Amino acid sequence: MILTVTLNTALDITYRVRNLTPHTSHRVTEVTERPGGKGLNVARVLAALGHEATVTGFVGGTTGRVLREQLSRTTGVVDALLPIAGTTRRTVAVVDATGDTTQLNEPGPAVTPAEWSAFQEAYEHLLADASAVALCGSLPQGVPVGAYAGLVRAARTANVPVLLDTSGEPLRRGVAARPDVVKPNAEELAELTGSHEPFRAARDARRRGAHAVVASLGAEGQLAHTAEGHWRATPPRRLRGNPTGAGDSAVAGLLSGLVERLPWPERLARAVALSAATVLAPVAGEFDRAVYEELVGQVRVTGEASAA
Ligand SMILES: O=P(O)(O)OC[C@@]1(O)O[C@H](CO)[C@@H](O)[C@@H]1O
Repeated sequence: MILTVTLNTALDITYRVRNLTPHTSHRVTEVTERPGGKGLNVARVLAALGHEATVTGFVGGTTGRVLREQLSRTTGVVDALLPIAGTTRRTVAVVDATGDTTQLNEPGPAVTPAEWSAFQEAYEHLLADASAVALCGSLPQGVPVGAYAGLVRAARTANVPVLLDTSGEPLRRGVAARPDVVKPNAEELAELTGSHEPFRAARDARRRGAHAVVASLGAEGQLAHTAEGHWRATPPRRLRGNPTGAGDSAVAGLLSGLVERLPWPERLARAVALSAATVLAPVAGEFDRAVYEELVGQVRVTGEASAA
């Protein structure tokens, strides 16, 4: 199975409104509620691609109960979440008629030292059955800032390829622990390296420890800097919609491509097509399959393999 870690799970609420105007009140035209947090979205997309996915992280309180109940109805995703005393957060995405999205993310529960050590033990057991692992999203309060660095090291010790998708100081420390892949967006990459030129910044992130860097460049696609070469993948057309979860679908594309041993250009094409197809789906963790299948063969990948 492919393991995804979401330490700060969330019940994702999506509100549709006609227009979003700050400092005014709004009538919501549609509400959806889904189990969320980045790794849960990654797992749903992996399952839809035919991979067995197991999710772990923390869950608790009333929102946690709703999240688990909905997750149990998701085919292909195994729930290995750890119950805690705190309450799982909610996130709210407000989507207007043009698809523009405003995101409000609660900070999440406080995790106790005992809960954090129980998680680390459970994670090491799960790694024994994993073909790859993704570490995704923000950290809840109480989890140390170097948490991902430790989880990367444990995956490397267990010989399980590890992808890291986070930001800020947890990303900086995680990169230094030498993950197989990091997937920052352009802003996160610039914050990590100080460079606003994505290719140079990706090269710098590799020097800091990541074996491969895949930077998402929004509607412009993705860029990969790896030991095997460097490539740029561009979608055939710009799609407008709700971008929440597009990065998570890219992670699912990269991870599935890794375990299927696809060459990098094919992995990137899959990741870019899945991201684009997610923008057209109403909520994170879902994608429009017909659009994905149409786009995957049309993604333009340029670049070159390194000399052997
Ligand atoms: O606060 P984080 O952990 O960085 O991100 C959480 C989140 O906004 O990311 C997903 C979309 O990528 C949503 O499902 C989720 O609620």
